[in-house]
Amino acid sequence: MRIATAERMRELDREAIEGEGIASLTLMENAAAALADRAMVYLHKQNVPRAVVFCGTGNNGGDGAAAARLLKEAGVEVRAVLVGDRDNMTGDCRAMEARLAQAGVRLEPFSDADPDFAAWALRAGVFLDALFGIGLRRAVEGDCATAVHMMNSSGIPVISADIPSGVEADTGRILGVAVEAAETVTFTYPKVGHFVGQGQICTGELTVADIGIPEKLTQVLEWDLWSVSPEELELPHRARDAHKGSFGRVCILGGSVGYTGAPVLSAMAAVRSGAGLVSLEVPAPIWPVVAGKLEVAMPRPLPAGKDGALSLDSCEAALNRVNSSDVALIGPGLGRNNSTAAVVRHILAHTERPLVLDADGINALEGHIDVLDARRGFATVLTPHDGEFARLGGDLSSGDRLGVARAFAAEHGCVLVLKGHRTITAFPDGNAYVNTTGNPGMAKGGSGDILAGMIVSLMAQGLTIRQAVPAAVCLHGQAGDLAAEEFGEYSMSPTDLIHKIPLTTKHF
Ligand SMILES: NC(=O)C1=CN([C@@H]2O[C@H](COP(=O)(O)OP(=O)(O)OC[C@H]3O[C@@H](n4cnc5c(N)ncnc54)[C@H](O)[C@@H]3O)[C@@H](O)[C@H]2O)[C@@H](O)CC1
Ligand SMILES: [K+]
Repeated sequence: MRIATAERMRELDREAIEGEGIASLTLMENAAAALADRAMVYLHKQNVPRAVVFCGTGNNGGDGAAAARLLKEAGVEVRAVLVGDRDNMTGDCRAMEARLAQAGVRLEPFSDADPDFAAWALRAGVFLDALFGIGLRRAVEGDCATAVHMMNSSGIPVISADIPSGVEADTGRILGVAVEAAETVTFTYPKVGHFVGQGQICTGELTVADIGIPEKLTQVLEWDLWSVSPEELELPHRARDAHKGSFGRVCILGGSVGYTGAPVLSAMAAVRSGAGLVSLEVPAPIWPVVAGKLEVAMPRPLPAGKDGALSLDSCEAALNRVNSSDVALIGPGLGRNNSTAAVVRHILAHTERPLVLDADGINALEGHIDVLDARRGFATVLTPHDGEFARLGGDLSSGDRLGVARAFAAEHGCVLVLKGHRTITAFPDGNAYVNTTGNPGMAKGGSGDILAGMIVSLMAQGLTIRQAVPAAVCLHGQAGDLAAEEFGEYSMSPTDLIHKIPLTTKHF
């Protein structure tokens, strides 16, 4: 699904209003109708016909005032409060206040709300949060923060208009404090803040309402940001006369003494995700262990040092094996010793094959980012978690994960899969995908090895890198969700996740 920025939404609203002659109050009425519809669902569910609407002074507040009127007209007991300085009210917000007054409801100033307001409000069936929408510019403080705290501590479900107030639309950061909504009704397109960072958690259920922006305005737009969910994925059919060579040769370079599980998980995931041939290149000392664990892929030994990790002697053999595959994954369980890291960098510098780097494959670039930069033009996918990303110089302290991921991918000419809650896949040309599947039960050692195996597997099967990487991330999360459904988030294991991969792919 397309994800919009605040600027994109303003452009679209402006074009609809100025170019197409649609009244801004009509858009606002449509937005309010969607909000009121959802509010009625909550009121019916709880059988409490009372609502409180918290309005800001901008157009988000206008949505709220209009929704308050619609609820009143539907027979709901409504009180609406204006939080903020009345002098700052936008024209449309004032117009909706006037319509609300005509329906017999006063927009009460929140700052001097009568003492029994809180007691009255706490018996409501739903709160509407219309303090700030995409116009939020600075930290929420004062009365606005008080109103947010009141909503959050009430135990009453909150429906946010457009975006939870306090969430920055373009980043998902919380500015000061933010409403923790049960549901958010957004307009036309979802925003970055609904998917990324804390904003996603504050959003609750997300409903996207059509408020009457003409389709011809949206059809022509170039887009660079999407959310990815399982129902949107397409994997190619497997031709009836196909053979194993039709589905790619994957080479996985990983493992060291002490880390025999990681490369095995990657290899099993790669097989489960459809790759035709999977070979697993491991240091010789662990080869017998890996060969014992793995029937579905081909483990092959490489020269190792005394410590049981790849030695410099393995450079040429490892490079040859990468070069004789279609795509290679480098890193799971490789270990962080100097000679292994040097082998990794040797391969990066000498192969034109598409590569996926995970774990110690990424760590080998610490202090050597120039080796990555030199591969510009060849496909390189990096799958760091925050710690590995920091080792590459990635700085997430701003809280803008999407912005930082995009900047890194563009600067280093790579595909960056920034793992975490709502994994982001950023391409060097600025296009980016935000994943919507997955759960905290996947926050366990081994999940990343599986993801890397799924990515390399889909890349080997003839999908474009643009199709393969976001799809693998999404299927991985979906398999995790299925594992959590069956075993729970505490007990599900990475192997359970691998066993769920077939359920995510069998309908393709
Ligand atoms: N015609 C349109 O443009 C439409 C707008 N709609 C609604 O309008 C919203 C955008 O409206 P606005 O651009 O007026 O902005 P908002 O209503 O989001 O409010 C921002 C207002 O508050 C001020 N402000 C920002 N941060 C603040 C803070 N931390 N503390 C105190 N004041 C702060 C801003 O200066 C601005 O005046 C959308 O999110 C959506 O809900 C919808 O009605 C659909 C149509
Ligand atoms: K809001």
